[in-house]
Amino acid sequence: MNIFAKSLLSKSQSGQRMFASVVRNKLEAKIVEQQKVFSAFKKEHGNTKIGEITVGSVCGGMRGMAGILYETSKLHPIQGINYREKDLYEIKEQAPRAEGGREPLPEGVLWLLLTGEFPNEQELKEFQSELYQRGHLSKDEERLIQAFPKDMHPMTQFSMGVMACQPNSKYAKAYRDGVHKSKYWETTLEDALDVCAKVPRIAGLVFNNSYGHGKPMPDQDPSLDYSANYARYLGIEDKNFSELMRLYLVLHAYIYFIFINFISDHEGGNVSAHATHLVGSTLADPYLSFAAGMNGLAGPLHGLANQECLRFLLDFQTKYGTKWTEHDIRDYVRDTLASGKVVPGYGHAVLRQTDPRFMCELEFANHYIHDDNLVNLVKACYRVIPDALAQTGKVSNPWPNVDAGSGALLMHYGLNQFDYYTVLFGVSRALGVMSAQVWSRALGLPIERPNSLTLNHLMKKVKNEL
Ligand SMILES: CC(=O)SCCNC(=O)CCNC(=O)[C@H](O)C(C)(C)COP(=O)(O)OP(=O)(O)OC[C@H]1O[C@@H](n2cnc3c(N)ncnc32)[C@H](O)[C@@H]1OP(=O)(O)O
Ligand SMILES: O=C([O-])CC(=O)C(=O)O
Repeated sequence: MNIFAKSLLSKSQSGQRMFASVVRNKLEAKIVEQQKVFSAFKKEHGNTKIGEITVGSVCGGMRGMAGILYETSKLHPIQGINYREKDLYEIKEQAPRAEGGREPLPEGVLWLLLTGEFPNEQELKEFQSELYQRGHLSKDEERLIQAFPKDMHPMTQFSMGVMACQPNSKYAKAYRDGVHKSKYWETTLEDALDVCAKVPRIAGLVFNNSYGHGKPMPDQDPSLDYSANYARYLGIEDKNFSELMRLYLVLHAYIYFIFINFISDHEGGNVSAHATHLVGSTLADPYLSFAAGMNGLAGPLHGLANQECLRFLLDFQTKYGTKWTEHDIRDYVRDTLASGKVVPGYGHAVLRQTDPRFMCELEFANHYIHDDNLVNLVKACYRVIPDALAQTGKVSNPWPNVDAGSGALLMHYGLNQFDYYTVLFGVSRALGVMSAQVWSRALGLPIERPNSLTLNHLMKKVKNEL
């Protein structure tokens, strides 16, 4: 593939350098249509009830409460995630792929999340070229990221790296210049595409900073696509690893989608999407919003669980060696629970079945990886842990989530710096949450501001005293 780009740069009326985005026209027509649908629907059904709020929801992290309008994906408790009404298997089957590759291209998935359709061949080619151009960081931005302390957690560096690029927000400038609110989505799209294009480079710089031992950072290679360039920044040129990265980015957006492709989006209620959405609702620009989402992703019950999960597996191997048995796994889980810790990679706030993203990881492993003790341990855990968790009688969903398998796959390909894994997730998640932000501004969604209650108020409400 040759994605040498013709220059897409032009100047906007306000003098900013803007791209004539390939996806913009397609999106504009859809936005105009959806704005009409949305406004008529709101008018007709503004007072229609769709559920009830219980004390359990208020005290239980709003579990089960639908309260966010989020356009790009929807999670089903049993079937898992749908991007624009397509499940992961349909995405895997229908998405454009690299020549000779099996996994979806993140660029195609990003286009799907934004527009609801996959790009045709020509659109994809131009979009890849556009993202390539948008993916450059200035020397100052690169220098700033390279100056972060090497022992700072990679997720802290990643979030700060995104913030280092924020002064170039086109949305923030347009807002300062007084742009009309009906046009917010246009510069939000500009920034959203810039963020998606830049995050592999930011994440690559973080990797190089933390683990590069002073090696020079490779430049973007115009002959490579999004995932392959990212894999190159990580110093991994194995062809199958680029395949894995593609998959990961689409899942965590996700590799991370399965990896790149399937972790990209997981409806709007998960912490990273919701934090991005919440901050965006103040009309903060996409860089500020995305960094907020990444700070949420860095929590151990959310994105950091993949690093925690690998630690769990490696600690197990330290204790039991490589000749472990399923009985050892049962004991280890029992000890983990008894010490008041969660078993990372298992459970979910919405899913009530094995996460299909985990199934994609398993399929990937079955196809590409043979005789890897750690991967075999992941498979054995899947046979043992759900029962062990179910026996506690309190875990709503004892099945594995996406984080249960990702670390072992990455480790297999030599990416053993597991403090870094959540950064991969973040690269992937950009595709989903940034696409959603374009739609939030296009639909003119208001600032989020739910009510809160003190325990005293809640008790009075239950007694009808308030
Ligand atoms: C990409 C992602 O973010 S996927 C999720 C990644 N996170 C993890 O894998 C961490 C391990 N899992 C968990 O902590 C939880 O299952 C969560 C955070 C994902 C979901 O939380 P909830 O919706 O509150 O789960 P649930 O309703 O099952 O919780 C009920 C009880 O079971 C416990 N529980 C749930 N999952 C687990 C687990 N994997 N190991 C041990 N206990 C668990 C909860 O801690 C809670 O205990 P408590 O009543 O003593 O406080
Ligand atoms: O949906 C959730 O709460 C967590 C999750 O799996 C994700 O964000 O990918």
